[in-house]
Amino acid sequence: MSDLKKILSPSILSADFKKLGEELETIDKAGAEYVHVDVMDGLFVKSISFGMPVIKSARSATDKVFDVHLMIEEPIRYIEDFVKAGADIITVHVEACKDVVATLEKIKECGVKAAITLNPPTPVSAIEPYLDKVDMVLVMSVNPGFGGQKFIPESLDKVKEIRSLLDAKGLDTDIEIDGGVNAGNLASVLEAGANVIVAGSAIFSGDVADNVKKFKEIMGAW
Ligand SMILES: O=C(CO)[C@H](O)[C@H](O)COP(=O)(O)O
Ligand SMILES: [Co+2]
Repeated sequence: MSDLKKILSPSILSADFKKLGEELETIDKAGAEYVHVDVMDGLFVKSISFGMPVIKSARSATDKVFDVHLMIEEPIRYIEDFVKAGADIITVHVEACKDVVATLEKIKECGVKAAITLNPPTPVSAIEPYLDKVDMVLVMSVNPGFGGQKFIPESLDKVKEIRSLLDAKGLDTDIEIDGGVNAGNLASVLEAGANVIVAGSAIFSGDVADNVKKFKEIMGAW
């Protein structure tokens, strides 16, 4: 298991938006290191979620790292806007970029971390050319577009494959996993080599602080 820092990134897609500020303070105080922000455009994925205004107002509630997951067509068009709104990491889908290198370079030019992600049907070979250009790789363990879906177990093989590719290249790049992660499958995700954990419905249901602490406890054992 890589000795990379284990990081929890709760996805606010499943938060109670009537009290988003409170929810952010809760996950902040309970020890989450990142806030995962799922931006959906209704084109690349069926759903439309939220954009810059929500990020701007959420930014005032916490200074945790904003881990922005762009599920949008041709994201290069909006990188500057999301950086201005408060993004610290911007993840783009390899399937959504006409020019992946130009998009990743644009993110880095704007002074924030760049990450690439791939959908469950997309092979690892699709992102291999970009591994040395990113600060993080996000492995989708659900088909993007909705929170609360079931974890796709084959994603673990993808995490292992990417981790060994990174090791072979001497890169200690973070691997983030996103979709259907819960306290029950978390250990298998960590064992496969993911070190940044996105969880939405498993965190923002029931007692949020307790859920964060439970995840942190399991992550602390790795
Ligand atoms: O990118 C996403 C969906 O496209 C979400 O980040 C992901 O689904 C997290 O929510 P959950 O933990 O409930 O699956
Ligand atoms: Co996401």
